[in-house]
Amino acid sequence: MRTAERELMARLPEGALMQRAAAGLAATCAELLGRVYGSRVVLLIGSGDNGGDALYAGARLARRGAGVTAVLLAPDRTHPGGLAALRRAGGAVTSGVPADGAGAAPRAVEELIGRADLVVDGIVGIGGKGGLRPDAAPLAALLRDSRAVVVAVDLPSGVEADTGEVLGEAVRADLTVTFGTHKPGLLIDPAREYAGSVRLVDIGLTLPAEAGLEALQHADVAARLPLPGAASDKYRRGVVGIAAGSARYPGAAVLAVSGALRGGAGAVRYVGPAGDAVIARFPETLVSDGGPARAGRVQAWVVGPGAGDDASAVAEVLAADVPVLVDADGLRLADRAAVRARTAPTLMTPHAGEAAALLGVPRETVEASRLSSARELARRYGATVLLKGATTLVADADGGPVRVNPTGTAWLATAGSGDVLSGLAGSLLAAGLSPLDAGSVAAYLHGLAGRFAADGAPAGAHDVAEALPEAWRDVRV
Ligand SMILES: NC(=O)C1=CN([C@@H]2O[C@H](COP(=O)(O)OP(=O)(O)OC[C@H]3O[C@@H](n4cnc5c(N)ncnc54)[C@H](OP(=O)(O)O)[C@@H]3O)[C@@H](O)[C@H]2O)[C@@H](O)CC1
Ligand SMILES: [K+]
Repeated sequence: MRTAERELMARLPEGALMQRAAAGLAATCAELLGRVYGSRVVLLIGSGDNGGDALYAGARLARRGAGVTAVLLAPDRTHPGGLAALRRAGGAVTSGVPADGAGAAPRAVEELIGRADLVVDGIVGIGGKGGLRPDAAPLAALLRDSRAVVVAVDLPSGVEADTGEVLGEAVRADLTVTFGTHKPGLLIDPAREYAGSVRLVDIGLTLPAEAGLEALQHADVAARLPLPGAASDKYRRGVVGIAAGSARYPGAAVLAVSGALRGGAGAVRYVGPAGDAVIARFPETLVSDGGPARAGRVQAWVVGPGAGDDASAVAEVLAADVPVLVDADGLRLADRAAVRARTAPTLMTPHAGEAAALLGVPRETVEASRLSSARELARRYGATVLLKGATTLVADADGGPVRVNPTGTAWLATAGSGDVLSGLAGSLLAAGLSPLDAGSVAAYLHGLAGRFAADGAPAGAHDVAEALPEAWRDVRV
């Protein structure tokens, strides 16, 4: 962002970029207000350009008849042009500095926010670090109890732009208007949750071709789906082997197979103690007796869902010279050296708890720093890592762009949903996708299927699997 901004600013008249940002911001605020004339708008203004955006947008709203008051956190270091513009447009200004530099916000500010229809958070944007400071923190607390719509400028103030971490107090917005491109903090939890819905305003930046973080869209997924051609037969479309389930957890095998059948592979081979349950539900499955090493040829393996303590199946699969997906119990049983020694690709699919165990840190640490956790795990194992959660991330070991999944839904936090995902991703691996593509396409389809299956009501993992064809069709139109 900084580089692209500098290059464009050098070519434009001074302040032009900020005017574009402010225009987009003001338009969104006007839309949210419905009627601008007579509305009550409060601007929370820090010392940087983020406050400048908010002041210019406030001036535009004031010219359209809104009652606008700017609350200044750094009265001596407020963006001078923005402040002058607001004053010229008839806006009011007051200090938001707590009496002793911290503690409660001034009483007048509390009343202003209490009466506001809309609050614009221009405290800090991409220039911030480490959560809100003590002088700004009380404002975030006031916003939590207010009935006003809260619109964050560029980012909710106090979240980490580059990582999605939240290191202290931060503003919770209903909507964030962001400029130029999405920042990681708008896509990755926990910060994503603070942003509300996100609207991107194009300010004309030329962005680098490769970003640190990528989110697939429908067209990207459609372009990666394995589609059968005239010359396809079941073997050319790929056979995926599923080594999963146990006497105790036969359902995990059934669910992994249900995902695999909807992933584009031409056939699904099952190996393990739950063959009868699998055949009863999915008669099209090829069931083999004996371990993975004695099963017929496959183009990719999935090992681990509901596998209990069958370490030998995991070792046999890891020794195979085809792409392997390791999930659930398989993650605990996999030998790190054996994973690292593999020459064919490996995709590991932990949730936060499993990732924490592999990294030797508490679960909360992984949840608070999802991006660095996924990257670190990928690096340590020399594998691609799909870290499951409200925002699923897929990281390659080489440190290239990380994929963040935009279709996740809280409805997917249901038993067995991960088994469906691993079968699906394994099937995509067998069909020839790279681990990064297989993992991110599977997460995307799985998230969509979860939304379709739930549609506002609870759904089980088998419902998610059954909604996968609808998700395929949805991305292909
Ligand atoms: N450049 C452009 O043309 C365009 C820029 N754009 C906009 O500019 C924004 C970036 O502006 P920026 O670089 O001025 O930084 P910004 O986010 O306002 O914050 C810096 C100030 O905040 C303070 N501060 C720091 N940490 C803090 C904390 N934890 N809690 C509280 N305060 C904290 C820090 O204070 P100091 O350390 O100086 O005391 C510093 O003064 C960007 O997000 C976008 O909105 C758009 O208009 C597009 C065109
Ligand atoms: K902000």
